[in-house]
Amino acid sequence: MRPDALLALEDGSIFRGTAIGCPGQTVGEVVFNTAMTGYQEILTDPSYCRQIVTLTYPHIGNVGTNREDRESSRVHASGLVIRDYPATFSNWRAQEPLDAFLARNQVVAIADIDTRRLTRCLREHGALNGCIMAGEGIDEAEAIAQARAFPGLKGMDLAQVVTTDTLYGWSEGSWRLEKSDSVSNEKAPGRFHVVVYDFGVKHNILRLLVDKGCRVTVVPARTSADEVLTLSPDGILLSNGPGDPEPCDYAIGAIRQFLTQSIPLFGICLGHQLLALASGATTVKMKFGHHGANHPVQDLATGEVFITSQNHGFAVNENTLPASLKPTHRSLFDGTLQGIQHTDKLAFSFQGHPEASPGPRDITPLFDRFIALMQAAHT
Ligand SMILES: NC(=O)CC[C@H](N)C(=O)O
Repeated sequence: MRPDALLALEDGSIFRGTAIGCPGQTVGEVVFNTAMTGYQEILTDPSYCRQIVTLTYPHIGNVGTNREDRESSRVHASGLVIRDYPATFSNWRAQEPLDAFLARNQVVAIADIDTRRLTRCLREHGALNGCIMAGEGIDEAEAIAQARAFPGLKGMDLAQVVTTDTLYGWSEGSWRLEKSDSVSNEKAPGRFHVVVYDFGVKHNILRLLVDKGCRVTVVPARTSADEVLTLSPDGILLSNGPGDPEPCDYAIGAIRQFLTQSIPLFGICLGHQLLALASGATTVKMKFGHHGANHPVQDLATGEVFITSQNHGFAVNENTLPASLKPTHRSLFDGTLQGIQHTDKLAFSFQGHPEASPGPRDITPLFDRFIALMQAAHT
């Protein structure tokens, strides 16, 4: 028998279930993710810092966990909420069951709750803060009070919290690389030097850059533009990351400086929002955001639709785009802006996740576009 656990939301809703991770309590913004696979990638994605994730797919844990599927060196989600934890797990790559993985990473998690009811609650009310209590001494009133005490993600700069302390080089390519993939593994490694701003970077972004023949240097979020320029990058990648983009003034300032040079810039998710802010647009907090692996996004130039992986709670307000920024992609779920491109600079960005992990790889060719920009900058 697993110990009791409960999830309380700031609106007073209570969900009772059983504990599957570490005993204790945790608070955060509760978000639902609709992906059917990829729970380990989701838990280790730094963009989930201070968020409690509930997965709408009902059976979570079936394939265990392994060393390859993590997107960073540790779990960043503040907690996990699921419907059914299976009695056993099975996969040729599995090394550890999910409950042991959660306990080892000190993640408070709850199973056996009605995740449909919870998801409907979040869809109706929008993002809600919550508290999970697991094991000894759980107390409904205290859990509601803890949920209400969480200040929410608006105004929270979390890129600084999850970023690397020091600069490092990255040389690992994608282990998932298949012969049919159109990546340029044969090209000389190090053809382009890409400096990646780590606002909470996922490993698969770094792996895909290596697959494309790039030499990769990762720098802390607060690295100044001048310091980055001394590294002589051929291109700069602005990574994904947690929290509100608006308070990240150090990054916005650095990007403004890069925009005065003719250096290729590629922003992903938080990086996309930061590029927009640096260019004069504004961002907004969405009602419940996009978290899933099957979101249709349209390329506005070609009409082509891509099925994409998404994980964001803020968005760039399309009405505020300056004349120098052209919208390139839009979500077919809610019409929100998904991509932008500078009309007179070598800079573009995407709100979803071209690196997938988890999710479909439809939009991975955006990495080729970045390579093409670096090529163009050289000629
Ligand atoms: N995955 C991301 O980079 C998320 C960006 C930002 N924290 C948001 O929630 O919108």
